[in-house]
Amino acid sequence: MTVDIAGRDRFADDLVLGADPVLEPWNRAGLLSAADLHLVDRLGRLSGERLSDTAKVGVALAMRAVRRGSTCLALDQVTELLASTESVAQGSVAQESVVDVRIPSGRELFEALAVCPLVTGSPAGPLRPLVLVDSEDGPLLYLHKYFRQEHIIRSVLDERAARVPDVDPDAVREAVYAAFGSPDGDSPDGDSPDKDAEAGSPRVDARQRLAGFVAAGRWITVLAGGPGTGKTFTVARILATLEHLSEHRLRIGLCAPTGRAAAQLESSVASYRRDTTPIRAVTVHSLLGWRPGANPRYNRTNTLPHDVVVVDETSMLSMTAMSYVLDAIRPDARIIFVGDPHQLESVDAGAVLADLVDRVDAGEATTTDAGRARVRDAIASAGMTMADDVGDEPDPDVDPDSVVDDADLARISAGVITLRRGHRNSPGIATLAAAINDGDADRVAELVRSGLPGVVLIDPTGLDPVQTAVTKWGLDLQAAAEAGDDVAALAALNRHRVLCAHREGRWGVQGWTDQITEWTGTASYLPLTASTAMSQAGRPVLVTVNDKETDTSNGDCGVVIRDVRATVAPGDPVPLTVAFARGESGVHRVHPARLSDVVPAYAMTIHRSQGSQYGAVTVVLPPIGSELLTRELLYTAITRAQTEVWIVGTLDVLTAAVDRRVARASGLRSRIRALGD
Ligand SMILES: Nc1ncnc2c1ncn2[C@@H]1O[C@H](COP(=O)(O)OP(=O)(O)OP(=O)(O)O)[C@@H](O)[C@H]1O
Repeated sequence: MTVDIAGRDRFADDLVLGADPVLEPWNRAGLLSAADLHLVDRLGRLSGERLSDTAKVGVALAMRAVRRGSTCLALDQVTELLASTESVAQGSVAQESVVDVRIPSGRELFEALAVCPLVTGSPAGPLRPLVLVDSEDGPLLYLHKYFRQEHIIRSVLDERAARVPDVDPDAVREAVYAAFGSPDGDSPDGDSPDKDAEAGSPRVDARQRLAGFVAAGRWITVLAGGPGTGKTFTVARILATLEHLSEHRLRIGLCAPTGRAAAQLESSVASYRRDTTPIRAVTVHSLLGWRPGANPRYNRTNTLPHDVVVVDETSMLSMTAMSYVLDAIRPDARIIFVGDPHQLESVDAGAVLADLVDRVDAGEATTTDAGRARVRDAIASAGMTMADDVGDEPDPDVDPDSVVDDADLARISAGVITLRRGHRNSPGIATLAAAINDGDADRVAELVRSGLPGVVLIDPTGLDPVQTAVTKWGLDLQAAAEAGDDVAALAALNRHRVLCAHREGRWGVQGWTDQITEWTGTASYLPLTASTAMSQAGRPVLVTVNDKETDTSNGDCGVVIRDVRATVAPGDPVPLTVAFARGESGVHRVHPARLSDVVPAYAMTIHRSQGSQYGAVTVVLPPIGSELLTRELLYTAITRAQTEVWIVGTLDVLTAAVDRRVARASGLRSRIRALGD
């Protein structure tokens, strides 16, 4: 493979001086980092044995795979993996600006690694830091730590799927109907449907009710769905169902990977619950007693006390966190994983939510005939219909969302239930999101060209419409903030957001932040930074750490406003405060001096925006060739918008994003077999 290194800094931090001659060209080509080379060197020394050249490449590539989010290296896919992520030189390029690296075939890698002392152990000691296994995707090479974590996940999932909670089906039906209402229209807790409608409470979808049956009948449930499909609304009712079934007061643990997601989960569950007893939600780290650099306090031998644990935003969970969660929950406690498997995955290694769903589709999840029969009963009790029982002609009386086909039945039987009906995004955005998830680039292009309501593609050379919308947003924010109207300022804050793939550069967060301050005429001679943002009313800010003192979490967005309630001496300026939204209509104010870790938030990265939604969103796509340009990034970005999305990019960039999936290798999706055992 020939790699174009013309644009690469010859003095980049990542270049290793005196590198191993086998790996040196890989490092110079930017395919392997200093960390990858360092690991090979260290492991080689520890084993006390000589590693073959091909084994060295394999070990370094395994490290690289983990750095890029995979949990293992798929040996048969190395060439595709490297070609899809790096700038491979095309056509004629000046000789000195290219590096040639020879990529060993999957077979060569396998043969070299199968006899590598780091895999087999060596006379110098039992050290076996790498594991080589066979799978349906070909041989996989793991760093031992990730192999162990995947093993924990696989064994806990299989063990929990092999047995079911001892619950009486009639009691379950009664509990589900009490929490979700029955299909014939009785509302929860026996209220009449009219009374429920009057109270403004949404009518439950049959699929949401089915989730109640599934969660009551299994130890692990995965509740999947796009934004606004009612996942949290359903979780609150699942908890009510389980409370109804339980003879004692349930100990419920609510958690999410980030502080902000946990705070949002707590407030949404509280607003949906009829029981007024609050349930606290905490971060996954805090639930597990897991401090940086140490093992979690709760684990297999010291399990969590909870009877039910709900993990929200599971797509953001790393494999390490997932293995710790599964290890720490009592075998007789229920676990409910909630999230959107199509969203961007964790910043660390693993894409566990997507894997949990994919392993069912790959026939890897354990289901039994009895389990399927029970699910068929639940489907009928929830008011849904099997596809076999519906004729070929569409029946206007049958809601298509309440029809279960064989693939859906397999997933539900394995405890994976997907809510499909969006209750928040505009239909245009939902249609586009579905086409993106299907990977149908032609349809995406056709939808965007046809002027889908709420979706506008803006060429980066003609930003006028975006400028108008964004400027209005910035000025509305400023007016409300100057007037000291916190409620209006917070409402304005969520009306728009600019989301970028990259942090730096003209088309990144920094470039757009500068652009917006210029458009709104609020740019000063100082660039907009954390500290200058805090000294100007109307600036949106994003908190970047969890801080108990100020009761703010990493990811919280607030707005700097005039504190018109403060007492000031005549002639003195009205001081500033930062307002944060809390729950449906609450406001939390913090003095700017108490917030040390914040950044300006007119624009933010798409990664950061996960779990949030805004009225309108401007999505700035990265150029073709950017490693970040993927289907998951595009889906995550556009579904942050409730009513309007402006996509800044060309049709070519848009379709390139749809065509490229995040490639994360993992052994969770297919059965694996250890070699040599
Ligand atoms: N069956 C339903 N009919 C009508 N509205 C519903 C229904 N279920 C939920 N909703 C409403 O849809 C909105 C979104 O619900 P919810 O917050 O539970 O979604 P979610 O999937 O958890 O969203 P996200 O995770 O993206 O925040 C809420 O206003 C909720 O009241």
